[in-house]
Amino acid sequence: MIPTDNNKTDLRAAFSLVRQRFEQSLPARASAMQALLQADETTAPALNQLISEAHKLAGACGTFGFGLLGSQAKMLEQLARTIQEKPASEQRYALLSLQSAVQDFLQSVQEALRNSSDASTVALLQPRPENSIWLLLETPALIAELDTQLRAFGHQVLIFNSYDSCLEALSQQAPAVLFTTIALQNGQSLFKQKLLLDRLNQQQSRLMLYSDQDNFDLRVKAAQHSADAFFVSPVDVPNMIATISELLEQTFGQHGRVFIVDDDKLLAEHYALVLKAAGIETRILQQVTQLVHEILSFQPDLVLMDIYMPDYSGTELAGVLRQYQSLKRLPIVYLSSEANKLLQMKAMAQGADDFLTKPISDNELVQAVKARLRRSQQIRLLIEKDGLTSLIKHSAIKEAAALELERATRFDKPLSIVMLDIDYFKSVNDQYGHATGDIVITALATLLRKRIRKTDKAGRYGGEEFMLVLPDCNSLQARQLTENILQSFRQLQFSAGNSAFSCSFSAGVASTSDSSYAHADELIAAADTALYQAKQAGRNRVY
Ligand SMILES: Nc1nc2c(ncn2[C@@H]2O[C@H](COP(=O)(O)OP(=O)(O)OP(=O)(O)O)[C@@H](O)[C@H]2O)c(=O)[nH]1
Repeated sequence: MIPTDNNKTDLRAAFSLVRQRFEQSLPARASAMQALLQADETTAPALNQLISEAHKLAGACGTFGFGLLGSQAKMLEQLARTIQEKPASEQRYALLSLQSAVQDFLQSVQEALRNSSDASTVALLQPRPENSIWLLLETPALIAELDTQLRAFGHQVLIFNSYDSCLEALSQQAPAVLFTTIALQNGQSLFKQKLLLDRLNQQQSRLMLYSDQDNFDLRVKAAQHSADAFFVSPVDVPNMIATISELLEQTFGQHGRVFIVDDDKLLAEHYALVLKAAGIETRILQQVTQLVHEILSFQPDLVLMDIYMPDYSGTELAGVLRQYQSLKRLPIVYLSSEANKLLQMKAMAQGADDFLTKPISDNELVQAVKARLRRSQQIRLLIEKDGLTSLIKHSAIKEAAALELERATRFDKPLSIVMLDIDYFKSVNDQYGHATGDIVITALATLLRKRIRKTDKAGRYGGEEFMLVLPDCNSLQARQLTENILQSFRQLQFSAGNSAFSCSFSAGVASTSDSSYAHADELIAAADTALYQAKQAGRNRVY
């Protein structure tokens, strides 16, 4: 969720609090390093502990705006590592220089705290309704059709007739998607509207373009402004609606969920706040032995993982996650102050996808995480999504059912599966043609996507057969939801030539709230049997 004015204040206060706690912890952390060196004989474990603490400070100080302290801590770490590699007979003298470097660090900490000012670098965004779509088009028939269809799918639509009026509205609020023509009849070009394009970009609104012409130059310009779609007239309205729905989903996804694993709690809290301010949901690992449990319950899109932690290393934890079938494809990004490229590559070879180096500025962190979220979504889309409907494909929805059954059993929550099949679909194809049949399939897919919760899954199981996976939902609730979707689907009017028609579907529900199922296949088979019974009983109903 994008922060509203109220929770913006809360977020700022939370940022300040974490920073204050970090500042307060600094003198004690520096003194603890000093204490490690004060015994007559500095032992190998003490040196190790000092290296680990200096390493953590090197990563954290920069993040909280103490860049110089961060560099100093990095030097301490390097110096201690050099000493560690020396034979014992040569360590004594070198330790004196480490002692004095730690003493300098302590003094620098005190000086830095005297001059500290709390300046958060995170830009907090304006609130924005996630289903708002602005249309800036000049073809009345297209505007009317898009307006009706988008509203039927529950979107808020605002219509503009000039770039100026759109820019003015942007000073109040931004849309989730702007669908705009790239050239107006009065000769104005969208690509000259710098202020408008900058504001949209700042607010992370998605841009869909409409053009009378198609040429390479225009497409390059569209790409320069990160347009998400480029439609050339005449347009296929259902396809356009499906693209808009998909974009809105991706906007949600782009915000995504990030799971943070870092033994430095204050740093982890700071990252969480930075990402939250950018609309990304986060959770910090509470108990390392519960890693898999916590990840399965949060369902992150990405894991940010520290590498050097006291009990287990990041690479070991990544290895554990990769042992679970359902977590094999979860992107893991290491976030570590390890600057050695060779060690970074070695760590990556052990099950991670990317490497970010600490200290990282707030903005860099947000940009890097967003880019990786977007990329992993795009890949998932290519692998899992059906081309016509953009719902997930047969194998992916079956995988989702298996994962959710695993989760439901673990957390003792109900899970329902719904199988739906459009009634007499063969005769729709026969009477109105295959292309019209495709429009009906796309419309039902869009409806399913709109009506389910973020944690639910909808898939295209076969030609005109769909499957819903509904976690934390009993059979009664699943039946009610499917009834409501059926009612809306029946009300959709399709046109083919001069005739209009509507369709219905039959559905079967199976739920762990009614019987226990050991395997997802059994649950799917039960839903399939219920669907068959609904067809037998006359169709247009939910069983
Ligand atoms: N247009 C279109 N048709 C498809 C697609 N996939 C499957 N079909 C058609 O969907 C029809 C399914 O017909 P049937 O399985 O006989 O069932 P039905 O006519 O829907 O009748 P009931 O399910 O018994 O109500 C077949 O004619 C398939 O060719 C698709 O992607 N697009």
